[in-house]
Amino acid sequence: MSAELEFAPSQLDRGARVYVAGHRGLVGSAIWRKLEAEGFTSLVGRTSSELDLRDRAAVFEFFRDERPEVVFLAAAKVGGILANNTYPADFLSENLQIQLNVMDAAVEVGVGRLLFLGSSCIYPKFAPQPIAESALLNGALEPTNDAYAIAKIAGILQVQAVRRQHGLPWISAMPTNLYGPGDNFSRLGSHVLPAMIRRYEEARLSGAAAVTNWGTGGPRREFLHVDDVASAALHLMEAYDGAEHVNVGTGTDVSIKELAEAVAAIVGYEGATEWDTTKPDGTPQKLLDVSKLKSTGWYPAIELEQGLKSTVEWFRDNVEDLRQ
Ligand SMILES: NC(=O)C1=CN([C@@H]2O[C@H](COP(=O)(O)OP(=O)(O)OC[C@H]3O[C@@H](n4cnc5c(N)ncnc54)[C@H](OP(=O)(O)O)[C@@H]3O)[C@@H](O)[C@H]2O)C=CC1
Ligand SMILES: C[C@H]1O[C@H](OP(=O)(O)OP(=O)(O)OC[C@H]2O[C@@H](n3cnc4c(=O)[nH]c(N)nc43)[C@H](O)[C@@H]2O)[C@@H](O)[C@@H](O)C1=O
Repeated sequence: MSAELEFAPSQLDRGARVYVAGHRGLVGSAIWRKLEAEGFTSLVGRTSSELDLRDRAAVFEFFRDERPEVVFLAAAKVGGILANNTYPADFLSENLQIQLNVMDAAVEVGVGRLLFLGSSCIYPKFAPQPIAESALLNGALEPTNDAYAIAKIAGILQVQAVRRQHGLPWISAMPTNLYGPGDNFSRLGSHVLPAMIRRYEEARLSGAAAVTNWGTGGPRREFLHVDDVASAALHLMEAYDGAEHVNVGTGTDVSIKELAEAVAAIVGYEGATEWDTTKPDGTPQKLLDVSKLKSTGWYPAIELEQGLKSTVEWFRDNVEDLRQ
């Protein structure tokens, strides 16, 4: 019998040394908040300036010194459709380096539980909807994010290889498009939801007659609040042990046009919306099949409208020094 079949997922020890890689990012900071709220007492985090995860020697030294027992791997080079399309070499190379270094060092010190976070962009561009985990590698990728997707697919394979070769019960989760407090609200590098919050809020404040979003507005996306993904991440670490990755989403999607209408209404912008069709649409639809996640007993708690309202409030209260 393989070691992985002997592992029974169970509640993590609240005193375990837990390393959250990327603990200041959108997802990592939400995981950190969740772990603190759940009573974890020995959390470890490093900013990228304290520990550049592309620096292999430094990563090994960190793991040898800190000896984490649990790792949430939420550090990555992340961006929206334009950033992915413009800098594919960086997205491929930096993500491969970060993943390889963290997971290789985690093998060396025998990290008992590790969660690797990928993204729903790993699936084929024209995958049947909703997209089941089994759709992986069954078709060509969306060209605007193929480099990032290949790096994330390599991460899934690394987790599976470590399970087979070393018997460590590591797992992978593939979240859908995420949003919430702490997001990247930059004009060119961000995902659609923070981009729209910023754009409609600026238009409301300046009294602009129209705002212009990217693409046709036709693509459909599924949005999950980051506090929900943090809750799912801890849940999976305590309830799931399998080689196959697990989709994390809501099971509901909206068109980008519908999203724009919702953001404009919540922000209170009453002008017109136009579409710049010279910008890419990307994948026509990304809606995850979340039946596997639900079978483990986890469901999202934050409705999109509620999450949008609180994120707009967070933006108004917190974002002054916007990343350009
Ligand atoms: N945002 C989304 O919509 C989605 C995200 N995901 C996944 O969630 C994970 C986290 O994404 P998200 O939180 O949105 O991204 P963010 O950009 O908000 O955060 C990324 C984090 O990674 C850290 N990081 C990046 N490069 C390095 C490096 N070279 N060395 C050390 N740390 C580094 C950053 O550290 P610092 O702040 O210190 O610079 C930052 O904290 C990723 O794996 C992503 O694929 C999956 C689906 C959707
Ligand atoms: C999470 C995911 O994120 C990326 O993929 P994406 O799902 O296409 O995400 P996006 O949020 O950037 O765009 C969604 C849709 O929205 C439209 N859109 C309109 N106006 C703006 C806008 O102003 N900014 C952006 N970014 N998009 C806009 C845009 O044209 C597209 O049709 C990948 O990098 C991929 O790597 C990945 O993992």
